[in-house]
Amino acid sequence: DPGENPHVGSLTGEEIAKHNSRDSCWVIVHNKAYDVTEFLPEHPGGPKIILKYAGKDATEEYAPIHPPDTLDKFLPKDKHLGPVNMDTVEQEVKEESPEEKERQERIKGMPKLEACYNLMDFETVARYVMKKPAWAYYSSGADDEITMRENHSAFHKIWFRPKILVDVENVDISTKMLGTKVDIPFYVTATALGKLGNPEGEVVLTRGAHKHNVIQMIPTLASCSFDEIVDAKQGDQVQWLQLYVNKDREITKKIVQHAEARGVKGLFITVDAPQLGRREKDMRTKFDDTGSNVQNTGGDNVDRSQGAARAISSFIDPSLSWKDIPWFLSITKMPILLKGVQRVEDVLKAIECGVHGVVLSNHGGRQLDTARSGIEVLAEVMPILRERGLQDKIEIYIDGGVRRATDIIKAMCLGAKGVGIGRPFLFAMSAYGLPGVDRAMQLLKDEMIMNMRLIGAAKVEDLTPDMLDIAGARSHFVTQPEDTLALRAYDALITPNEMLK
Ligand SMILES: Cc1cc2c(cc1C)[n+](S(=O)(=O)[O-])c1c(=O)[nH]c(=O)nc-1n2C[C@H](O)[C@H](O)[C@H](O)COP(=O)(O)O
Repeated sequence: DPGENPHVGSLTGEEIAKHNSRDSCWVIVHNKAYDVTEFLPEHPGGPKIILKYAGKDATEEYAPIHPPDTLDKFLPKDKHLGPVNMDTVEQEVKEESPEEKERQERIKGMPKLEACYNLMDFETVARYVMKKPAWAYYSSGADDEITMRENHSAFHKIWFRPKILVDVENVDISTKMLGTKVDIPFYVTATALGKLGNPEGEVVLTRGAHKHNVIQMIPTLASCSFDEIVDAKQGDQVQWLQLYVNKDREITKKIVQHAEARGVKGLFITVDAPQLGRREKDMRTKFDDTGSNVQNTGGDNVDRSQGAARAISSFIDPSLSWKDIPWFLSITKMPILLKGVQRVEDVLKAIECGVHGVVLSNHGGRQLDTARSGIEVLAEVMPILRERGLQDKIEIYIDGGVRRATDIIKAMCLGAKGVGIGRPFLFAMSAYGLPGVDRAMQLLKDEMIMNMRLIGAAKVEDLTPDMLDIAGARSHFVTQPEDTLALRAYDALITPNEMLK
């Protein structure tokens, strides 16, 4: 009687363990068994990572990369074998590796949250307490990471021309983005695989965004399912969706219309990633993980040349082009913005084809290396839009390397509606969870109020181009004081032999 024995009808670990090969491969995920034999050659991450768990419980490896509803969505129902009596499953006793032991020691000695005074502090702490693959995935940029560094240092080439004797007793740092009132002109930008850094994943950012009344951009490649992230919002909290366009447009149409139905208030189509960039820190840590075998789905000569990035992005459509924009405008009423625009000619095209905005961005330096920073492109774009009377035709955002409120203020002075921030909130979440995200956002609010006072602006509308000297904005290699904060967090400081570990 099932009432007495709850495991009646459940599969046992012993039965599942018999299906542990390429010819018959069963795995356990979240206490249920699945026959993935036929799926092996189709797995974007290659078959090897699945075969590593053939006949076993794969949940721990599976959860950070795949939203919980992935198997329900993509594995045919007849391959769902049903519940497993987990008492009968031999749990592998994983010997804690020496690296993991060292990491646990570092976590014990990590700085208190109150010791973090700026967004770079979170990066410094995260580097020492995060698991290597997670740190590598979040911190990596493409190729030589020149653009990733330029994103941050570009702000140091723009100088303030502050006004004095302006009444700044009451400073209002709030603004509107796509019609939504927000406390401060930044949003949490889309960054994939939130559970690599924190077991709860992107919903931690949802909670932080709610607390500080800022907008969260939900990533297509989130670890949490889209619905989990939307369900985690509170009250009239606003979210946007970042979209990687699928080669199968029916899948994309379903995602977009479901997002609209769930109340998402903006669609940001990522246009700078027809293929994901080559992020060597990510690839390096994947070297000991068969999961990166994304190139050849058969042989054992694993080509580990793409890391986690490629494994999760093979569906992205490289044929996406301007001719597709009318279709997007026809399938949704949400405002549509292009994320990853990098030159004024494309901003003018975006206006022509009727989208509602752009994000001037190089994907955090994770795509085309030696692409210009968002703030530099903004300095190019806005004067031309003003010349043509187009500056109010669309909303312009930038992202990349924003680490201080002064970076936000520089973007606002040039004419941006706001900025996206990525890594800092990932590192804050990975090192300290929600309290870390909360503190990071509060630090930015405190800095913003102080710096608005010091520049002589009582509200964001008072931030104008004449408050900046952008003469240096276009110089790319100039001798600059060493950016010690960024360098301390930067991996380049580890010695070569550590690099090859
Ligand atoms: C840090 C990071 C950024 C990612 C990101 C993942 C991470 C870990 N991922 S990625 O896996 O494809 O590269 C995305 C993504 O899913 N979609 C996207 O549009 N931008 C993605 N971005 C870029 C992001 O939206 C911002 O453009 C970038 O993070 C801004 O730079 P900062 O991190 O310096 O703030």
